[in-house]
Amino acid sequence: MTSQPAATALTESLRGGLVVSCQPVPGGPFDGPESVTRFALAAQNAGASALRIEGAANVAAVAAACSIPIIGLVKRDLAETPVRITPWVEDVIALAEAGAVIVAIDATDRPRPVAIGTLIETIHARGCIAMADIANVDEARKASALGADIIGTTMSGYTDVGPPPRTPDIRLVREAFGLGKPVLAEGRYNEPRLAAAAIRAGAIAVVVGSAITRPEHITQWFVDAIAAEATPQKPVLAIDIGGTKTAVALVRGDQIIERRQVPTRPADGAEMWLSAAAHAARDWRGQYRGVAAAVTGLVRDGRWTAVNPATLPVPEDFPIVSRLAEQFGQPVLALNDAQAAAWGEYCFGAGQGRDLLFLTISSGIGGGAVVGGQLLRGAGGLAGHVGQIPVPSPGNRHHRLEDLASGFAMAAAARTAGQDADAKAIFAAMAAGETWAERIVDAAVEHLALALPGLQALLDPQIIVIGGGVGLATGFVPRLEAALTRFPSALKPSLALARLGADAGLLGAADLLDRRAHLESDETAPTLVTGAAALNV
Ligand SMILES: CC(=O)N[C@H](C=O)[C@@H](O)[C@H](O)[C@H](O)COP(=O)(O)O
Repeated sequence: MTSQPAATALTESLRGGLVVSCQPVPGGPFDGPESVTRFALAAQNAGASALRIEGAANVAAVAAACSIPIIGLVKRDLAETPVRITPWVEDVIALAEAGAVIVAIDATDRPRPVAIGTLIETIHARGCIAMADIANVDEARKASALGADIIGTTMSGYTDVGPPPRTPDIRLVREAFGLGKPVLAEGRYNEPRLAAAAIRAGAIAVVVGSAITRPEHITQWFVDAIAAEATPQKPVLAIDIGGTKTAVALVRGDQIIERRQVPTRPADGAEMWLSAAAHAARDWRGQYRGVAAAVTGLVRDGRWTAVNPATLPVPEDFPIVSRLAEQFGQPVLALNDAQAAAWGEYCFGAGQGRDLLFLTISSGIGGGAVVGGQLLRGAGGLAGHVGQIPVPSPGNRHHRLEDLASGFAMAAAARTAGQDADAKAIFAAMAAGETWAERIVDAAVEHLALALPGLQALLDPQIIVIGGGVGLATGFVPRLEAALTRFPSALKPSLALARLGADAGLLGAADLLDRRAHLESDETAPTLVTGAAALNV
């Protein structure tokens, strides 16, 4: 019998290494001891620290050819039990005799012919190390109490009905690591970065099978990925709820397939705003695969709150994500409209992949930033709310940038000047040579010009994209550029006009929903949306 120190030393020899499971597809062209041995030798030559081999005959063949440790198992398809991996005492004995130094057994909580404790005792009596293949942390705890030396996450995803997930169960690695026993991460580690993530989660080593020794599976992954890309997906239903209008659209990639618009009636309240959107999209039911909402105000942890209730009186912490999920019965994402528009301009508009700060200057002022290819949402969803920046003003009252430089601010300034004109009329008057209108536009431009160098210094974006009805009005950006000439060149932003107009938020939100779907089950992917609100939109 292997002494405890020898068993510990052997287990330790696995630390930080790769275990290659050489289990060809049964009945496939690689099935049989000769191919298994070739796979094993190739793995050993390339630096594997151990092998996982199924069947006593294969174990014997590999043991004769390779010098690295073998984890042995026997797979049986039995009528009376769902347990497949090493169900019998005889299997343990045959594996030990064939040269396995570690014997893996199914240690899931399911009906079985032989008790887990009995199998572990037999493994130990034969001088081997017991590896318990489990599907959850409770099973890991029980197997550990019964004397298992190594925990394997092998069975996660294979004990429930339905197809197994695509990605490995890294959370289980982390949980099992907390029990203090060595953990071998196993099951669907199909990419090196996933294996690396398992090590970060506390695994002593990672077992990789299909991605190295099942060409049929690897072929299928490529076939499926190519086919999925070649077949057009259902569109996303994008919803943009602004202070005056609500737009709904079917979006695929950078294309708006169909778009409708209804007024937002501020007095109706949040439930009705959502119902109005659902009503506008009612005959698209069944045609989309998710709902992406871009809304004025702050979205934090799936809850919606007004930043400036004058734009839209959103109640505090309205559960927008869960309410939309109930309305539409689809996966939902929601975020601030200007953040969504920033992402839209970054992907498909003026940004085209360049880091940017986006400013929408219309009735209010909103914004969003993409830095290092990531949309900044911030810890609470506030990142990019440029219109909320406090601005010094006469009398030292609390003023925000949007109180002084937005379309509403310009209309208010016009009233003070004795003119009844909204932003559109002010620009028309300026074009007609009215000096009162020019003064109002220049005052708004001046407030923005004072804010932009500070934002440039903070984020250093490649461009600042200006959008919104006021931002895109004739003469606005040239005047802004002129007002910026007095600043040092390092602080002077490079300005660009937004290209997607009113569709930026719809396109950006729809794209984010798609990206989240890719990331959701993948703990290792870089966070698309930074801050504590990551992906929780
Ligand atoms: C669930 C089950 O029966 N797993 C088996 C256990 O030995 C093998 O079929 C897997 O190939 C092995 O776990 C490695 O996993 P992957 O091939 O995903 O890298």
